[in-house]
Amino acid sequence: MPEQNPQARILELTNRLNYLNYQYYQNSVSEVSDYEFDQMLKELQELEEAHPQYRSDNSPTQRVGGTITKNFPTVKHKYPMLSLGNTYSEAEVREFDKRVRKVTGDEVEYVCELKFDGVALSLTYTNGALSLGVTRGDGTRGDDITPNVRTIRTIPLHLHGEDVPAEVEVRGEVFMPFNVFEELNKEREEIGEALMANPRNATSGTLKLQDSKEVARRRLSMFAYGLLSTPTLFDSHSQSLEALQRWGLNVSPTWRVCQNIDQVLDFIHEWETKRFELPIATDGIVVKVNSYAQQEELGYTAKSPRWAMAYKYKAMEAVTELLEIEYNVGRTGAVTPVAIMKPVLLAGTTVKRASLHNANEIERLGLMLHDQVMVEKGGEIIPKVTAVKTELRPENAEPIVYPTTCPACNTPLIRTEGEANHYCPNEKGCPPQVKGKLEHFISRKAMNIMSLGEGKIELLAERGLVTSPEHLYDLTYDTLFGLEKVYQDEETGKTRTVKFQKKTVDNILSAIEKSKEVPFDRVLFALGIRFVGATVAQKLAQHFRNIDALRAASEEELIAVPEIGGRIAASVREYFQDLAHVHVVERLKEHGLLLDLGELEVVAPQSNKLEGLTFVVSGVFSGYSRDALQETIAAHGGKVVSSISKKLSFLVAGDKMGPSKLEKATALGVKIVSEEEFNQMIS
Ligand SMILES: NC(=O)c1ccc[n+]([C@@H]2O[C@H](COP(=O)([O-])OP(=O)(O)OC[C@H]3O[C@@H](n4cnc5c(N)ncnc54)[C@H](O)[C@@H]3O)[C@@H](O)[C@H]2O)c1
Ligand SMILES: [Zn+2]
Repeated sequence: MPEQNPQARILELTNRLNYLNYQYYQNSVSEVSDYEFDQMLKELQELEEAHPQYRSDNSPTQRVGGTITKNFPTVKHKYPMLSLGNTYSEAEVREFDKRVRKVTGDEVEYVCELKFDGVALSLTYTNGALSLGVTRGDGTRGDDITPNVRTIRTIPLHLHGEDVPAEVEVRGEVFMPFNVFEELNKEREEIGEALMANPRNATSGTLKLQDSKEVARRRLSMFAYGLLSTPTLFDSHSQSLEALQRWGLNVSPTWRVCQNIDQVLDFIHEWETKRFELPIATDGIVVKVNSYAQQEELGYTAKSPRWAMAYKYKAMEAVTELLEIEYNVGRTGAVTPVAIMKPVLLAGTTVKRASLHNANEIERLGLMLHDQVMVEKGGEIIPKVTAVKTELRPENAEPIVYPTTCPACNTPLIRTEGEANHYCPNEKGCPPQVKGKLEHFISRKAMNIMSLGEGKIELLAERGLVTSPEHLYDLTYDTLFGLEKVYQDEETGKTRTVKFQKKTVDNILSAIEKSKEVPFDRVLFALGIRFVGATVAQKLAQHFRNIDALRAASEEELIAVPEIGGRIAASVREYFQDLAHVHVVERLKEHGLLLDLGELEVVAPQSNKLEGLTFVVSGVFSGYSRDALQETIAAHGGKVVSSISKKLSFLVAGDKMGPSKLEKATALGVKIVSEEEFNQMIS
């Protein structure tokens, strides 16, 4: 890098780091690796020390990187929530020890803890009961996210013990375990949603959700690592950790008291690889001076305590050759590129495949075939390509030509504006999509016909016996019995036989029969409409109550449902505009699948003012939820139907009613009443 004028470089780094902080804390996005971020911060720190006159007031070296949001009440912290000084070098850990001993003298104990890679949280317990949960925010003020915090199971709502003080603050790290992270991402992939990049960003995004029920579903957890109270209750940090554990908080048992810096370094070495056995992400070790009296003597900088330091492990990386790109087609037709590399040893396992997410990622990396690439393993199962070693680019490097047609069926791919993925539109004829959709339909959370798993549904699809869900319900004993296929694993050469014997066939047929009892929301989820995951399906089912009402809903009406956005609405509309889908739904209905929620709950009859009248309800209402309005009609003796016909007595029209409905009702001469007029009818 050419020698740059320090003032300009300071300004450049300040702006860049402030921007990256904003992305990281506000949007839960990492544009560069933590290591790169920390190297830039270090460079800035050193430049500012050499040229203090150029340091800006908003320098990221002087402040905690986060911010508060407008979505939650703001709370001022009783004790500021600071950051930690960090290093990637053992020599600097020894220097830290020297600085400490200069102040405290040689009698100093350290506590080593794992540095959990999540989001810091402050909890206040008043008379033993959880009263407040706040994010770090800008260090001085944070977001009050108490309702979300209450859903985290490892955070007790009450503390237990004789010595729990009247008010105490607990600090801890909220995180998302790997298995939860992977499960959620799998769900997202299935419904065509963008994947979450890592468990830390997923945690931070989850804590900021407005819907606590969704937070609860994401199964976050927390480890407690700090205790604050006035007056202080104990003499040392280790005593506080013991107390936290006694009172019922979740303290990771991995902490250790060390008598000197060599023992600290032993701890660091010990966990360097052992940390990969843990079910959660960690990115280093936190070293803290144990005695509170000594901590006080050491004090704080503007941004972090002088009595603690984080040693961070560099991510496990390796350099290897990119051999080719494989393009996988998923259930929704989304095409995802996977890097196939020359096998290389990384964090104890041989790696040869790495995720590349989408075409943008290939472009961002500037990747070419036969490049030497850097692969990183952060603890997630599938490693990532993080950079290209352009200086090692071989002569035979070839540009990557992203396919324009589907690798499985040759149909030209499409890419919707604003979306990262390419899609194969050949939904009905593209083998991986057909197979993927069927697998989704029979999956546990959908129709739960798991006796067709493990290659059986694949075989039925291949033989052309089942290529769409409704075909399942035409299967008979005679068609299934005796089917057989031997599969061979391409890599290991091992063979596996899929065979339909009597018992298997009986199980399959009874599971198919039983699936007719699966409730409407799960059937809706099973249909595999893009962006309609299990939760969205539940919301739609509750709101519209039956498939015909959902099918008839306009985009405006869909968006009016709480938590249904434009993207989901458009996808639902698109699904039902395809007559082939309508046909599938009709056939499933004929086979007796539950495509409605059944009768409305019977509300005590209130009058017979609406007796003999039929109603269609459409749009959004100010005084009723849609369910409540339908129940009210029933309670007054009226009948709610789903489609507009000549015989219909009234269309009750709310806001945002679809124009097509209005048109149809007008054309057929159906009476249209407003919410107000309806209220007059029953008053
Ligand atoms: N990649 C990016 O774009 C980007 C952007 C901004 C920040 N970052 C990363 O975030 C870091 C700055 O974040 P930070 O200020 O939260 O610092 P930090 O994450 O390095 O350290 C402080 C935090 O560690 C956590 N922690 C985990 N275990 C702990 C334990 N046992 N004891 C005490 N604390 C524990 C706490 O949440 C605490 O707030 C940067 O150094 C960088 O690595 C990355
Ligand atoms: Zn295809």
